[in-house]
Amino acid sequence: MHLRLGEIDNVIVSSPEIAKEFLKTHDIIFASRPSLISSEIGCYGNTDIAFAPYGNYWKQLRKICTQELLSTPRVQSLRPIREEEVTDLCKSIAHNAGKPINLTDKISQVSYDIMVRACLGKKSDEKSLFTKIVREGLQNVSVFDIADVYPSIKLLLHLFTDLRRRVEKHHEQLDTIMGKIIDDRKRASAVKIDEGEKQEDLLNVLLKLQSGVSLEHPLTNDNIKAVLMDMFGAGVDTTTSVVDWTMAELLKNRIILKTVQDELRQVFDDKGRVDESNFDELEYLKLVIKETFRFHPTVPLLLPRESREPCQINGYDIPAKTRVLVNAWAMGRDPKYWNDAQSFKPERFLEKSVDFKASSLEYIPFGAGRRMCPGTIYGPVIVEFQLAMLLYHFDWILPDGMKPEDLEMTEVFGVASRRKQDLYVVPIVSRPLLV
Ligand code: HEM
Repeated sequence: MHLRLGEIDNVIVSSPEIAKEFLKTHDIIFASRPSLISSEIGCYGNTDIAFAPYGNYWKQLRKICTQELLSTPRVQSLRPIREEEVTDLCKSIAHNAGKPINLTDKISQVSYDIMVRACLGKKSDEKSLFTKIVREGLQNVSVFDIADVYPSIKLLLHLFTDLRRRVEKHHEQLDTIMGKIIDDRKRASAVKIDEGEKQEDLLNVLLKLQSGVSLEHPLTNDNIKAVLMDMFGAGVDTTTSVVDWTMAELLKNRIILKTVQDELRQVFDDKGRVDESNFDELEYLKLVIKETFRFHPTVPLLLPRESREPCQINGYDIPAKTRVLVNAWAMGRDPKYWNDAQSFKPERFLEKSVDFKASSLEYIPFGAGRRMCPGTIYGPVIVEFQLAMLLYHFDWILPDGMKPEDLEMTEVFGVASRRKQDLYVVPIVSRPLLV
């Protein structure tokens, strides 16, 4: 579908066949991103991974991301952080057992805590403030800015809205805190692991690259800040959304909830605790997570692409600078590809083998092609661990006699899709925490 919004041509792709043309066959032409007001300001002039234009600088960052920051060994090395943070979450839930809790808020907070420690090291008041400001700031990114579709008069339009001012204010606050954290770390020696943490955080990895190897594009402090901002921007709301949607679907579908809890308890009852080393045995939980990615894709329109040169797709001329939005949500519910597409049915993946690597274009929760998500190892591990802990240790009931069919499943639009209402639920301890 072609849509002219303001001065910008947009193409919205909703079929896997056409998505293949954009994201596979002609991927190199659509491997750039449009520059948006929020990304220009918040991502240091689009020098992050997610919004950098396609080219050598982006290739360098992407390589650092896949080989250093989000590789399998790195994700493994960050395991103690997620274990400690999710254990703390479960302790606080156990403390409130029998009473309704806002589970959405707790999941969101733990996702931030995991990412702040992974990126910046041990917790501190300064980092709590940083988390608070990032949380507020990400809401601005989700807001549509009219100036993004009228670039020729954006300065004039910004006289009438305060979005730009708000984004700038948040950016300045974050920049100051990150600048101070980087300076402190450099003073304390860039190669020393943050005191109190057993594993190396991502800031340290980036500082070592900055001072050590010779890179085609030497990394400035602002480049490092931009990359770290991506880890928060792309890694926190996404994982929160998946855990939240999964819990909501399980509360609605009690038989699926029981099946997944039976599996977890069968695998972990001998140890009395959840252990990532046994995650290969969690076949049903993996099916449930896959189904959440299909039914509630976290980034429903992926991130926008922009054509770098004119081209022809399916007989249509696509001019340069056309924005492309790929509707992963619609493709995940296309009845041509999915039986009973409007139902939450994890078992469908027993017969249909799909992966997170976009081998089938009707299932692309992490995007496809050159710009696909580099967090396909880290994201699912965080999600799986949180869900395994919440579902192993606790039984869950809806508050105030609420019935599963009353549970509100409306979505709100944002970078990451989320449920309109926070999930309130009553935890009952089933398997006490051993620590
Ligand atoms: C369950 C979790 C996640 C989901 C569903 C998800 C999904 C996505 C999607 C759909 C895109 C756009 C891909 C495209 O345009 O084709 C993306 C991009 C990206 N994601 Fe993720 N993501 C998740 C977790 C993470 C995590 C944990 C990180 C890092 C800590 C991360 C970092 C990024 C980055 C840096 C990009 C931009 C890539 C580029 O433009 O080259 N994501 N993600």
